[in-house]
Amino acid sequence: MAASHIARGAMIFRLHGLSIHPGAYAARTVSHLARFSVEKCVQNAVSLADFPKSGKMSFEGRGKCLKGFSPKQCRQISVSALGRTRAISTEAEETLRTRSTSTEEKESFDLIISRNVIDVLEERGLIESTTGDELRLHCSGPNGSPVKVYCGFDPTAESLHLGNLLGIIVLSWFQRCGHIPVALMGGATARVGDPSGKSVERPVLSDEAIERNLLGIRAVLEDILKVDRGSEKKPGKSGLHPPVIMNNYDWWKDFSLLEFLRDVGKYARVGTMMAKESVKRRLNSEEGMSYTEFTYQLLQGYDFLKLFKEDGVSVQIGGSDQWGNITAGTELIRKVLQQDGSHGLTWPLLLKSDGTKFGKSEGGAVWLSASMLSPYKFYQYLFGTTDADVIKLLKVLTFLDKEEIQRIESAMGTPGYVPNTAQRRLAEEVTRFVHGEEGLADAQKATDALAPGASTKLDVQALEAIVQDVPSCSVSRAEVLENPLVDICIKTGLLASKAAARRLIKQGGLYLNNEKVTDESQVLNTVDLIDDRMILLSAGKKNKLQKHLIVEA
Ligand SMILES: Nc1ncnc2c1ncn2[C@@H]1O[C@H](COP(=O)(O)OP(=O)(O)OP(=O)(O)O)[C@@H](O)[C@H]1O
Ligand SMILES: N[C@@H](Cc1ccc(O)cc1)C(=O)O
Repeated sequence: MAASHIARGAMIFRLHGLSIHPGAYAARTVSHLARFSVEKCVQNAVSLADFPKSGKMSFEGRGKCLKGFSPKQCRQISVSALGRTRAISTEAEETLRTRSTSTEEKESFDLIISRNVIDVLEERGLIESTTGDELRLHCSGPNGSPVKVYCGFDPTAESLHLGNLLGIIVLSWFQRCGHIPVALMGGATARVGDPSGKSVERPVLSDEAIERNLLGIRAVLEDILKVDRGSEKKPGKSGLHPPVIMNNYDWWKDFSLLEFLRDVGKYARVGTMMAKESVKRRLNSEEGMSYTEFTYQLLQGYDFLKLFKEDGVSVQIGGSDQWGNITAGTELIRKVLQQDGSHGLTWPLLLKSDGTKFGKSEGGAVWLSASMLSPYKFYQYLFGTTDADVIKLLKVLTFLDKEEIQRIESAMGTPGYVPNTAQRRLAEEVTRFVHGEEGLADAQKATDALAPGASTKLDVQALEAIVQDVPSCSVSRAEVLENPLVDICIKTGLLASKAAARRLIKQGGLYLNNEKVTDESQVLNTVDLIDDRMILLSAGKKNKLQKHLIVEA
């Protein structure tokens, strides 16, 4: 890693910009970089993972990564590695730099250079705007002290969705670079309704709906941001700061109107408020804007002020539609507290192939909660990404390192490339991040069961596991047994006409229980019924755009 990447005082252990995770995970991460033997990676990873809170063990004996340093320097660096304190001194940093002369020590040095989170986000296309260059500096010192960064989510649905996942991912990048993520649930702001990016006013939500939504999104946030998930990672040893989850209703519920007008309204200039994109757009529309919606930016602005003053949160992040609200916060902090030091960052909105934003208002949301969209469907959605979009999505939605994404991209252009390899990787990585190993395994099992010609034996258990995810219908035995498959396809609504069914069979696109149908006059026999009661009909191209139907007879 070039010296220019070395941020003074930010000596957190990093494996080429990736946070260190215990055990095999880190080993795998580093071995991907092909610079270390797997054995050495395991040693390093284990020594990092096992490093006790007391800071008594030096890396010298275990991971061999800090040869030639005094125990005190090792301890300083080691402790900072786990994010407990950032006690690395300038002197130790300098020593590290000058002493890293041999190849092995150079490699070792790479292991302890932290990446600035802003560089990481920039590299991955996750920055649309920031409030200024000072943010980069702010995230790298002094002495690498962790920054508290917050992202807000209004509980306007029972789950977050794929667009919101970017917020979780950016929080997670901050976390992986040694900072403290704060997820703020907008229990109060959801009662007001953010006009940003909205052409019509949001409907008012009942208190019960907001409570239900809060429970739902808290579960999603806790689940995904949980630091020590997965069998490979032992609890409490990841060295990452655990996320803080808050609800702004906790401070707004006792805030009286008079207090608000005195403590917040007094400092807000109407001209500045009117100049915000979210307001300007609505004022020019026929519908206009309610006073309630107009005040939204001050609520979010005050949240930042409160979190800055009382909780030490100095950075707010959000999608690009949040720019006006975020700057409302930095402006308030400057006016009320007469202080600089608050920062904002936005990322570009994730758009669907038709150019509309991934969201919930627009319909067809890709939910993150398994109870609203099964891991299988979530996986399939990502698997269905086009070749044109897949690399960009690998950059913004996964934590795969840059080199690995580059390798995938280069492979895509070669003759030996197996179609959808990049999509499969994307689906695996994102499903694992959102639904954990178990969710991924469920998604893969269902994918296998539904793959035409799959080796997975289709039995009733396999079908029952996917019945939620696949359209199904019931027909009488008489309607299917001894009937031509072509007729059954129409009766069950799988296909629109006999001609379409025949065409599909000719193209090799119709499957009965995952086996290709080749004979246009094939009839359904008792032996075709799985467990004497179910069949799976599939139509479409292999791997993609499959339409399935489970028929119970
Ligand atoms: N498609 C998207 N791409 C990137 N970020 C998004 C996307 N959709 C929402 N976000 C971000 O997620 C955070 C929470 O957003 P919000 O609650 O407004 O989501 P939403 O579901 O899009 O709302 P709605 O669809 O009702 O407008 C914000 O920072 C917002 O910018
Ligand atoms: N306004 C944000 C949610 C939010 C709420 C309160 C905050 O303090 C910050 C962000 C949104 O709708 O996406």
